[in-house]
Amino acid sequence: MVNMNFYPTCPNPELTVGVGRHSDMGALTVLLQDGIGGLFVKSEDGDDAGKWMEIPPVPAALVINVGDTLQILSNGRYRSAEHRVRTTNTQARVSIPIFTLPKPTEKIGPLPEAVEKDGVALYKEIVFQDYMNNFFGNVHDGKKSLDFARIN
Ligand SMILES: O=C(O)CCC(=O)C(=O)O
Ligand SMILES: [Fe+2]
Repeated sequence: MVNMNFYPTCPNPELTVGVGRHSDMGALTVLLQDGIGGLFVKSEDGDDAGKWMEIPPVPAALVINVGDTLQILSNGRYRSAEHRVRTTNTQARVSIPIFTLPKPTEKIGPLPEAVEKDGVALYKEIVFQDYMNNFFGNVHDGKKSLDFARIN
């Protein structure tokens, strides 16, 4: 699925959310952003854990995001990237993400090889349509979308 995102200039960016913090649903996202900047990713590890880092636009470069589907399939080995977008009061912004998504009818769960290695499945098998319904049925709240598939 291809999206085309347009972020108009915003008189008060501090009070506005461009795109709220979330992780993408699919396996991988291939993202083309223009030269304005404003995409931030939350670091999960090391000294920077919990900090938001800007992903500066690099001419002719694509950003590749790991999404929730890959986190589930890999039983947590690959972790989806929590990200958000900030607007500015001077320049409009455009981005074009391509989401690689399972078919809505497809069942998604941790791959057996990963579960065998880990000795435990961290996620249950879900029908992707149900995952999407939950994703779009709730306000973006970081990586909360993954709770839908998580085994407690
Ligand atoms: O505009 C961007 O750089 C990212 C947009 C985004 O996160 C999304 O469409 O899922
Ligand atoms: Fe996204």
